[in-house]
Amino acid sequence: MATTRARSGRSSALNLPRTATGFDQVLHAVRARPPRRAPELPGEPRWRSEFVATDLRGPRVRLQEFGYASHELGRGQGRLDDTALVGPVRILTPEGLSCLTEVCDRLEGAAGASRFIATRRVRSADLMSAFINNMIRDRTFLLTCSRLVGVPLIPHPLRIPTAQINYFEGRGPGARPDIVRWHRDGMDYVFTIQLNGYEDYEGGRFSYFRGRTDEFDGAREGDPRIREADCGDRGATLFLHGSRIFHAVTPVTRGRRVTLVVSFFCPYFARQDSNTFWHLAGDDGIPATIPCWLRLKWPVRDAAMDYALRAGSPVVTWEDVR
Ligand SMILES: O=C(O)CCC(=O)C(=O)O
Ligand SMILES: [Fe+2]
Repeated sequence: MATTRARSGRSSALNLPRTATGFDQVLHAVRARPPRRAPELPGEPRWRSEFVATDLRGPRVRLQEFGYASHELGRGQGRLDDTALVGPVRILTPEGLSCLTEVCDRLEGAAGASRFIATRRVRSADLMSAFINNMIRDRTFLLTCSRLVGVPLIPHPLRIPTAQINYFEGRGPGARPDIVRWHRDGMDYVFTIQLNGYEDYEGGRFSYFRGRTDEFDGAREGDPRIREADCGDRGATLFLHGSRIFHAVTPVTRGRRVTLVVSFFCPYFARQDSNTFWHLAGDDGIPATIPCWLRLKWPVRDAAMDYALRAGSPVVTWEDVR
């Protein structure tokens, strides 16, 4: 199957395979198994709003610096939806981070293998953990994320991809390594929280292409647009406009790396949502994707209110971001 492009002679990050598109993506959808669902975790730590760090500020890069023109971007209430990348920042306090790490470690038994994007992951982690559910639907957490990006954000109403935990284990030479293929997300607004630091593993570098997605095919070894995000600290949290930026994670060759990837949705930009049915189905299979797709595409009257209801989220409006 042509999921891997020959990239001989290219740098190690560029040598990573790329996620299937077109007909290969449909094949993935037909073969994909529905996500596993573990029973809820008894006795997990309790989420508290105080776990959200206050006064966050991080370096912000705009999509124009990736080569996008302003007229290609969304606009609402006089604001341009042009945030490409923010951070890394520390969105959780040390106590919050250690509780989240405990929860994600305990969910590892529910992880399923996939050849689509991330090799070992738990989908819909918020349906298995009250901690994660309450965290991503906490108004303080949502307002913090919204203000970092500059648009109102709620958890993505698709539900299955909304909270994903990726697991990487260095298994030594010869074993198939855990990676994330070069891909762009179906999602527009994506936060990745690192639950380990470089002291815990080797490899596992978060790489991205600082250019337009339609320029990625032209990248060659040594291309200065292939960058590594500075995600080496435990708790480092990176925002990426996932659908407009190619990114990947290099193989973990030793130790353990775990990340929580949370996908958000701007109810006011619902029409511009970048997800496609086949991208979602490539991960979760067709039957599991249909109800999610309806929840996203069913018409709404009041965007902020109706999507908050579908996402099981508090309402976040433009007023809240100001
Ligand atoms: O695990 C990471 O650091 C990134 C994962 C990612 O890009 C994804 O799951 O879409
Ligand atoms: Fe991604």
